[in-house]
Amino acid sequence: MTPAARLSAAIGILDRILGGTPAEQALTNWGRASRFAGSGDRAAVRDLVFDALRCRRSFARAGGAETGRGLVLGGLRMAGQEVGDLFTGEGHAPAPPAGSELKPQAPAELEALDCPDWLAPALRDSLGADFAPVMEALRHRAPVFLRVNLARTDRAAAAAELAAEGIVTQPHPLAETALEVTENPRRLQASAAYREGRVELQDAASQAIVAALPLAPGDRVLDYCAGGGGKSLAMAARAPIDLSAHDADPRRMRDLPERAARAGVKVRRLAPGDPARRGPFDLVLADVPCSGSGSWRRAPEGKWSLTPERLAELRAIQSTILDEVAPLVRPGGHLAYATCSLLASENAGQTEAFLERTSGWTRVHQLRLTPLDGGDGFFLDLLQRNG
Ligand SMILES: C[S@@+](CC[C@H](N)C(=O)[O-])C[C@H]1O[C@@H](n2cnc3c(N)ncnc32)[C@H](O)[C@@H]1O
Repeated sequence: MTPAARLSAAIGILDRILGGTPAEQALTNWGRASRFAGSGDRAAVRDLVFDALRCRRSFARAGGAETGRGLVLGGLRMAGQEVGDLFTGEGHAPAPPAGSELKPQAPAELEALDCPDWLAPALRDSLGADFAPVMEALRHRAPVFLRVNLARTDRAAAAAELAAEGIVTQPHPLAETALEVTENPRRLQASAAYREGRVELQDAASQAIVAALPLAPGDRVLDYCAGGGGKSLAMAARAPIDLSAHDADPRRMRDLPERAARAGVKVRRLAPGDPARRGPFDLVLADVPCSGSGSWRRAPEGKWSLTPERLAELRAIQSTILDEVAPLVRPGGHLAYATCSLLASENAGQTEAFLERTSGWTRVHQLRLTPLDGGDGFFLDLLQRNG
């Protein structure tokens, strides 16, 4: 595909997303209908689409319209590229700009930061002086991070093994298991280190959260909101623990046995009604559902689809989960409350309200990470049940 034909493909996909189709589905549908597109074309089109979703407000302003064409046009203009060379209307190229597309306007502050108006006050309160730099960071692609499986190898050996396959990495300071992939991330899934479970894809801030948990050999641990099991696998690799994974939607854990086998660790899956769920546990991790605002670089649709009603619903779920898991922790044991949110109302606001309404708990550690630390935004409050 020519560069201009890739733009046309991205425009069509973005129009479908703006019409309500989820981004991954729109990309998959396009991929199936476009057998002529090679892997380089697919990767380039995907990047164009996700860049536009991250910067939807500013690109629309610079492109003169909130349409697939407007977003792609605005993205080119903001990157300082010559639009006339690509929007020619020849062959598979998009037609030349017309109407409002010819009159791009400078974005106002929140538009330039690609921040939804309604969320700006809460994000400003939560982030303080970091508000603008964090919002700016969320406009750019996230780095690719690996977690080195210390149960199988060490960071230097994993880096050397990957380098031999052309995948260049560097250690990341957020966690001693973290490698940032700086060259050839797309070769990763075919590499021996990945296929044989010596490295796993995982954001560096997620790894930092797991590194901050108290885990001793033999501890009984419950990952209450395990999802795909990213943090379960990281905990199991850190120490030989007795680990159970639970999720309100057990289908989310369906790949966990295969992933655990690949990593050489053991994780027991618990269905929501399983009596083993009652504990008591030395540690319960509640990595609760949240706005996902800390990971909007990876999942930018969430930035635009979040509503005040959905945020209120998520906060209600978060406080219910805190109340559900607290009795599962043994006296002297720990409850780790984690989100990938940047909003104080989902973070310390939740744990402070919990500590106010529940006696017998003490906060022993807190970790707040934003994309300025390199990985996703993450929050951890470690609470201890009084012995
Ligand atoms: C942020 S995700 C977990 C991500 C996962 N821990 C990881 O590291 O990959 C939150 C999970 O909580 C689950 N969930 C939602 N409501 C729940 C509830 N009331 N009880 C337990 N799990 C719940 C969701 O199904 C979702 O899988």
